[in-house]
Amino acid sequence: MRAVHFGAGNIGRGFIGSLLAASGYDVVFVDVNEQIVRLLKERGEYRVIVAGERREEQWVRGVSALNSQTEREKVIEAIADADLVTTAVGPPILPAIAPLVVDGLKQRFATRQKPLHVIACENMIAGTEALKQHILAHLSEAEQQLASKHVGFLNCAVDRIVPNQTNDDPLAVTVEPFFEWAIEARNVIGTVPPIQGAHFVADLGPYIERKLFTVNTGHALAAYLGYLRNYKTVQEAMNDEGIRLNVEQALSESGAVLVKKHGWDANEHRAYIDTTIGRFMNPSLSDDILRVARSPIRKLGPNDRLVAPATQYCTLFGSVPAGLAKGIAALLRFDDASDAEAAALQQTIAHHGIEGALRQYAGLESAHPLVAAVREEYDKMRKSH
Ligand SMILES: NC(=O)C1=CN([C@@H]2O[C@H](COP(=O)(O)OP(=O)(O)OC[C@H]3O[C@@H](n4cnc5c(N)ncnc54)[C@H](O)[C@@H]3O)[C@@H](O)[C@H]2O)C=CC1
Ligand SMILES: O=P(O)(O)OC[C@H]1O[C@](O)(CO)[C@@H](O)[C@@H]1O
Repeated sequence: MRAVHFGAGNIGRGFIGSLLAASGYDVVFVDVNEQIVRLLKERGEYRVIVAGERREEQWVRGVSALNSQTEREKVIEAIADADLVTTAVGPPILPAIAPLVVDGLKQRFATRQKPLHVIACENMIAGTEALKQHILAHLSEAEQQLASKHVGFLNCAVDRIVPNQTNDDPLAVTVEPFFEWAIEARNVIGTVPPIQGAHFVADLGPYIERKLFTVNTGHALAAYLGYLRNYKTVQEAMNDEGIRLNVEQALSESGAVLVKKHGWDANEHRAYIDTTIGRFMNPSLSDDILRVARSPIRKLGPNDRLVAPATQYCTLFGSVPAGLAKGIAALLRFDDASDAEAAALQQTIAHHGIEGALRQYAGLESAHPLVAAVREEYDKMRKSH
């Protein structure tokens, strides 16, 4: 079995590549980072360091790599022959990799009939569906029909905290022990691809919402509030009792939405929240606040980790979720100069105020009750930070 994986970064090497290799796939990483590509080619293996109460090392073997900029033809050939194409490149990069996948598919349609599954492992709702639309835009009608017969596009939710790496060995990757990979089975063609450690579910909706509106919501709160208090890591921020209580409050709010919407057992969801908070506090990891806070415009999106649970809370309960409103206000204060989206967000706020930014990026009209609550928190933060 062969898997072509786009993005040999933190989650690519530390999670997806490692599970695929353990499942018996020959994993071909595709990346634009020449150093990582060269080292993967030279060594064909790398180390995953699992940082829990005990430190455990695992070797991922039988891997290779290609540079998508300089080895286009080889990538196309690899896709033409693959059983699985996965990605972990970040949502904004999906349109950029689509043309290469398209060329691989075209070559494949001409020579092979076996099914291919495509899984985008990104922090977003319906990430694979988004990639599929970028791909279909480049295919003729006849090719689209072939794709619907032979290519299964599977949405998924991926969960493992893999911080920015500080190991001396550029290939070694430190990860947390916890992981969850839920893949939607509905578009499988033929048999489910064998992936050890992943679980196939009939409906991904509840899984991706649970993950995005708990792990990513809480993480975003910790990062944006931590940034305002000059902490450098999520672990430092979470050890600040005020921030931890804010995170807990926001997760109780998003949790109330999830429990009501999906009819879950409230105690089970509370246990999931507690596990998640424990993961944020893992003393064996050091997770840079700037990594978790990155791309605030994307994170302010109407379907993303803060605004989606907050607006759903307003609708379901008829009141404003104070903890989530605080998280959104803190996001609007995130002005790290090295983050292009933070700079663009601050420009928008300077020209159109936070109401303008909330309208433009979160789709919130000024009359929405959430806007007044965010404004109130934002003004308080402006005075104190
Ligand atoms: N790090 C984490 O804990 C988790 C990350 N994710 C998601 O996984 C995705 C990747 O995140 P990370 O691994 O943290 O980021 P990362 O920055 O460590 O890795 C991204 C990789 O994609 C590569 N890349 C960029 N443009 C490319 C292109 N055109 N073709 C091929 N490769 C390209 C980069 O060189 C880099 O190696 C994101 O969507 C993120 O939300 C999801 C769950 C956990
Ligand atoms: O990868 P994104 O969407 O920029 O957000 C960072 C978040 O993703 C994760 O890396 C994994 O879910 C979390 O550690 C963090 O909440």
